[in-house]
Amino acid sequence: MKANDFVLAVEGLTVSFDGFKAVNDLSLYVDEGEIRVIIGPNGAGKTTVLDLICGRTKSTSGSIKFRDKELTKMSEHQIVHAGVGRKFQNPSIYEDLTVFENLELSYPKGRGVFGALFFKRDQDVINQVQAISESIFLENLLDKPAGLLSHGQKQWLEIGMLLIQDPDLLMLDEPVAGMSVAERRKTAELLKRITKGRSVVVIEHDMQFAEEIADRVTVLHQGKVLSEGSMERVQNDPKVIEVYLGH
Ligand SMILES: Nc1ncnc2c1ncn2[C@@H]1O[C@H](COP(=O)(O)OP(=O)(O)OP(=O)(O)O)[C@@H](O)[C@H]1O
Repeated sequence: MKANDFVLAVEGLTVSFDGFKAVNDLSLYVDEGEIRVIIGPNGAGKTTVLDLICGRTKSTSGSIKFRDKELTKMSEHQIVHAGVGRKFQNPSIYEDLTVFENLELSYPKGRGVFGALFFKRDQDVINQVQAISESIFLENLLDKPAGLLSHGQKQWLEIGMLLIQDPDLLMLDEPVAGMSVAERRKTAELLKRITKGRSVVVIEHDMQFAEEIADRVTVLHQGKVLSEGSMERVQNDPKVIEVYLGH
């Protein structure tokens, strides 16, 4: 297969921080509609890989192809515009605004905070907000200030704020950290549902959750791919066992 056959094709990606290679000659291919989970010990380079893909960090060398676009040459803003959405570990929602307003603000049309506040809500936006709020379990909380939501609900709202932009590739950094067991279960259901028509890359430490959602798992270690495949395959890989048991 050629790099263009994948939604995301990362090849030979390296980033050096003062000579230390946090990501070292990494190659990674993500298919259409796939949920890929990236696992690996602390410091393996997982977050740095997402930072490189979304343009927050610039690579030292290598290529990141998203469909036919070379992301290493694009700004963070251009990458979002091209259809790549990224959720960071801590929710960045507007706590004083309602759930509805947070989703409305994220509706793509390049409106800023003030534009959105004075903007006359058209039916299109209302319908979209309604549909997204249902998919993130917040349809009955649209008038609630986001600051009053539970931690898990805030995470869902942020996923919704990305979904309303309809990205082809969605990247999530530890989406269930700090969530209750019930919230984790609902998040797994949510992720499986929203993958229809898009690809998702998730960094996860919770192995049970990773197993539940992953089509394929990539194990990173020292900035390189240590193992890749089904959860069962990587869990039984002696190289992975050794790294996790720390021999
Ligand atoms: N901007 C930076 N400058 C210098 N070193 C960095 C920078 N960003 C990351 N690193 C280093 O690169 C390595 C990989 O970090 P990264 O956060 O990507 O790992 P991770 O796999 O996400 O770890 P964790 O599971 O702990 O979040 C670490 O040793 C980190 O200290």
